[in-house]
Amino acid sequence: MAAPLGNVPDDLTPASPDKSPDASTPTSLNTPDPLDTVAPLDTVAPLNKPALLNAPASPDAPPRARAGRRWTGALHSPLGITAAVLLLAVVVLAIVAPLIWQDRADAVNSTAILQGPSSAHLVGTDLLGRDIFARVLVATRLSVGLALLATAIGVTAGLLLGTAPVLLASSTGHWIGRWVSRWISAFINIAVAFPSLLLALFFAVIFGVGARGAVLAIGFATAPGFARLTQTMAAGISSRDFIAAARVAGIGRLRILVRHVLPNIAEPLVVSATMALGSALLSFASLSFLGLGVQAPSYDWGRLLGEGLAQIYVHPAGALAAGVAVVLAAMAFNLSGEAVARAIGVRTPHTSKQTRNKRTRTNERTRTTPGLDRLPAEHPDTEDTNQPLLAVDNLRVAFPTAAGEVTPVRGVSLTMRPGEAIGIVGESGSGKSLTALAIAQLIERPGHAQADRLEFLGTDLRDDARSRGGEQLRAGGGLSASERRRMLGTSLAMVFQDPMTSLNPTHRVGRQLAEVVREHQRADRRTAWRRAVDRLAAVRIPDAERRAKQLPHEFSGGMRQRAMIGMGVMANPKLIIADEPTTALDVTVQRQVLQLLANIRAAEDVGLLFISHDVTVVGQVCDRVLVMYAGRVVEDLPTGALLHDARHPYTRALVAAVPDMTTDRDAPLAVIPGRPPDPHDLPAGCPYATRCPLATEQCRREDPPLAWYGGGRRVACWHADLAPAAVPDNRATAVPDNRTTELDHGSTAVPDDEPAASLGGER
Ligand SMILES: Nc1ncnc2c1ncn2[C@@H]1O[C@H](COP(=O)(O)OP(=O)(O)OP(=O)(O)O)[C@@H](O)[C@H]1O
Repeated sequence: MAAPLGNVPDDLTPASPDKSPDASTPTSLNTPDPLDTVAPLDTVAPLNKPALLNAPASPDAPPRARAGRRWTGALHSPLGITAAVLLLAVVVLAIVAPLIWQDRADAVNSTAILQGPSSAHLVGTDLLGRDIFARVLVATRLSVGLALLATAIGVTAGLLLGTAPVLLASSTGHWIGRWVSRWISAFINIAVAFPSLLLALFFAVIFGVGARGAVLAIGFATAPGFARLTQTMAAGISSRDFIAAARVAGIGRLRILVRHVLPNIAEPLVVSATMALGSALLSFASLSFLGLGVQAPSYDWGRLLGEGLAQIYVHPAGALAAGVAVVLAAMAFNLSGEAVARAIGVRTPHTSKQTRNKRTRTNERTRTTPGLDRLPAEHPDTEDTNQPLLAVDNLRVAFPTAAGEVTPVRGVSLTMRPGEAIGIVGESGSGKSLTALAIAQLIERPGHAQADRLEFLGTDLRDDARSRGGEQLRAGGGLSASERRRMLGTSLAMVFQDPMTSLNPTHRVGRQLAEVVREHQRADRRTAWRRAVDRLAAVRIPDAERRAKQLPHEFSGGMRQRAMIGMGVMANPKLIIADEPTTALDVTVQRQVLQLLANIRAAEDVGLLFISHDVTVVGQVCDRVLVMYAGRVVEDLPTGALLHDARHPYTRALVAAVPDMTTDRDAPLAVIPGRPPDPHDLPAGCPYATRCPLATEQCRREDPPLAWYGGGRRVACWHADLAPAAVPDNRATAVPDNRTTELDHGSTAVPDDEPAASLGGER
């Protein structure tokens, strides 16, 4: 049986607002610490809500109620009222005007030709004595209908063009996909350079004179602008951590687009579509006015404008009536777009039948459900204890530049055993994140990763392995691309730095967790949801059933990060890559997250690749530490040796630069002189030489290899023996390796009253 994930005492658990007894309890960790007396998590200032949530809403209100309030608020504003009245008028007229006034509009009266406004004819008559006002009203249906059709074509084409690069340009995609995507982007760039009316005229000539040609012309003229907007916003969203998390979870590109990207850009797209409708009305009027649109005997506002213009000096009201109609209808659509944008704010999660039935709150702690705990894992059998969990040899990550290529990761090698925790430390820009991203197959084009060996659970992850023939691939223990995706999705979890961007802001937290098992284990909705709630409880989210129905902004930062970890363990991973998971958190919450990761490791025997710039944090959770500098590993050592027995001058300087409780406060803080080299302009020899007190001519000439040193260490330094004397650490030797004192590693000493929430459940 898996050890329960119960090492975090209940008083560490952030209290939910409605659990008042917990709310007054100070947080505490397993060892006494002054930090233990800080306020509970939920007393921390609320985190940013999405800026467009206009109506104030109680955090506990169900999402549906909040959405309802936003719509009500938007509709009761002057903007909403004006938009609603105008839109209603346009819609009603489009439906009823031809039914009521068609005969009057078509009735020729040779005795009333070109009359001015009168009680019989409100805006006068035309050349055939027909009532202009009735004709304007009747023309509403055709004008609006054709504009709607053209907009629908434009929006659909724009969406397809705008999202195609997102779908096709993935680093994992085929070169044809990337090539097509580049051409589409180039086409959009050229097309948006032309005014849309000019494009419409151009297409009108191509498609021919008449209503059908005009609809197509305006539709295609609308598409590039819409495509550009979609492409820009989709690209922005695609770089967010929750998209990377979804990709790590193995969710397909189309599904990511539909479920994660489009909902997050829906609001500006809706506004833009309604604006496009207004523009289409004007464009249609223009084409018909020029004789390229609707042809006689049909008529729309553009044609009426054209007919009226000839008599504008005789009676201007007749010419202006159609113009006023165009302006009012365009205003109706534009204002409606604005009002809808305000009302939507953030797209409300749609409420499933299941959750509608479960709307009642429960404070009961979620129990693990037999059969839910361990859904069938997709990863290959890992019982072979000799097989490393992760084997990386000579990993390089490069990006093309104007001057050639830059290689920020230059030959990283590491081997991780199942259940091992390896930390990667180094200053900003040393290549830590890129190393992790390359392992998780998340390097985006035009960047590319190469390695002599990149194996996870015995599977070759390298790009060139993919392109090998099937037989060869299988012979090398390879999987097909989709098998590999599924294997990565279930066996590898990624936790990112910023918990705010790691979760999709438009989906309920529980739904996002459930998606992982829905995708990989084809679990039904109910099972997936129950497992999501179970995982949230396992990562100590209080009142998990209720919290699962909330949106990410309703969580505190620490809860969001724990929810991300919960998402990572939805599919029983074998490796968690945590890229600075605690940097954005305050120190108390940071310790909770570290404790949680330590517990998961112990309970599940999960490998952990922990990236941080903070050597002390890495020392608390890891067995081994890799120190990176300028894209290379310069030292690889056991955590126990980190504080006092590191052999690379850079590692020692990093440790010395972290003040602790024993640091002499009167002495100046230790700093590492100089700056890391620019990856675009690496010096010859050892890249640390310019900052190193031990640097010699040999260092400036030859880059030292990462060689075994003894004591289970690898060091890349010509003077490793001299480093301890040359770079003394500033820590009192009485301070023990705090790895075992600050975090309870793998202790299964769970308090008796701990609930039975566990990550693994029965095995
Ligand atoms: N897409 C990219 N294109 C070009 N260069 C990049 C790209 N991404 C990262 N780099 C460069 O690669 C180097 C290493 O970046 P990386 O993000 O791995 O550093 P890091 O050690 O994780 O730093 P930090 O701790 O600040 O996150 C940096 O110099 C960075 O500018």
